[in-house]
Amino acid sequence: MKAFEVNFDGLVGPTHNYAGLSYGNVASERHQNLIAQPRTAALQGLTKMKALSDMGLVQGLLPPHERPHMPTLRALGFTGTEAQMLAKAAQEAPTLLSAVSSASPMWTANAATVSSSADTPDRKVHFTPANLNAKFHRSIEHPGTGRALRAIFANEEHFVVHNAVPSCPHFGDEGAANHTRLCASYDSPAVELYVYGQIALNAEAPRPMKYPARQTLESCQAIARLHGLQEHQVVFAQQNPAVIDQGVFHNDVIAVGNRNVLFYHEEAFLNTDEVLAEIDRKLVGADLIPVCITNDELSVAEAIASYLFNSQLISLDDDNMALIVPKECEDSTTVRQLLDRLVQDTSNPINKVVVMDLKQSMRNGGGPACLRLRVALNEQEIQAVSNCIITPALFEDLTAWVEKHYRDELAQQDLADPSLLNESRTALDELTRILGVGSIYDFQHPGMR
Ligand SMILES: NCCC[C@H](NC(=O)CCC(=O)O)C(=O)O
Repeated sequence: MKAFEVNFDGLVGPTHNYAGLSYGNVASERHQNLIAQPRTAALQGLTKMKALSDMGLVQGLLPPHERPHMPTLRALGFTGTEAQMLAKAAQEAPTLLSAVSSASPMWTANAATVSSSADTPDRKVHFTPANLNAKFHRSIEHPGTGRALRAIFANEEHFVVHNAVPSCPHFGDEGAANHTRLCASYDSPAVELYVYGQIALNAEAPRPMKYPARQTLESCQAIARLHGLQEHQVVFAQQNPAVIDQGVFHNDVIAVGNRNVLFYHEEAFLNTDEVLAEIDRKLVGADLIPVCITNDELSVAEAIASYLFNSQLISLDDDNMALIVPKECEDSTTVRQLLDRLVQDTSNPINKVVVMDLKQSMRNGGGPACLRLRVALNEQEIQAVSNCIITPALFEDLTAWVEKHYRDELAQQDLADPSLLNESRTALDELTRILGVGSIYDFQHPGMR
């Protein structure tokens, strides 16, 4: 049955801010304390969704999480009225308040790992929410992500949503940002490429020296097991520790794949030749087309600054692919020239470049690819998705909703403002009705606040 790649973008939440929470993610550190523009951020994200939908792709979205997350503040010992809790947190532990207020669920490439029904033994689509335990602000996402996925992929005939793997450093998991399905076409069985930063249970194995490796081999193996994948369907590859130490905190900052094309920087992996040979050997019905960018063409530092590899690589039809690149790629002459060469080169199917302005998200280290979760679905499965698929009407509704509820600007000190909490709840309550996802938020259940 014909299948499509559906992108589920994270709708940017009303508390989008710059808190510098992600050590090892250079953009997040660099932009700490900048004034954020939540409304612009959300509209930039919606514009990308609309652009892909207009290009003929099926486009979905995942709702923001409730932030600030008051149950987490309560679990950390803050008491009293909500206004008192916010004031106390702002005074005693401002970093914690920033963490429970982060709009980080917008980066849905970290929401979950997805195996399509063409890959799994029960012919269902499997999702494992990422525990994201490398960063506190992200480690609180997976329960909300699981709830949203269960509301959207509710049909149990087609979808299985697992719980996150155990939330401890041994099983650090950052989801689809470190996972690529390589396949002849979306409906054919894939080789699932899992990229890890370290082997947690082997102290002798290579690992970065400066910045944390967020993904472990152990979590990759656990997810492949949960999804019922066999050895011939998976490749586990180690990310080059040297690039993690330069700021490549997820593999999707230095590589992107689509169907049988893998576009990557030569420094991306350890043992690259073996990795490529294994993918090629396991890929059924097509040859792998590796598109390698060398150090001479683009340094790792320039790759990080432009976020070239954090592009979305999408199929326009069976023979043609487009790269959806962030605007920062246009600012670099080197990257512009590289893209021109890439598009002209007939040995790969990439022949179109679309530029998107995602500056608000980019300043926190989130480019086009970070903002989307890819879910390959066949026609029947698309019919079974309960809600959250972009139509022109939904796009209009969401744009009006953002215009109505979001602030123009948000600074760190605004996070303690009780009216921000109320505004966010009002907005999200209305959103659940627009999307028809039911009461997925804690604040919608008396007693769970
Ligand atoms: N895939 C892109 C993820 C970006 C995300 N940034 C952040 O959480 C920064 C938030 C802040 O610093 O306010 C991260 O590093 O996980």
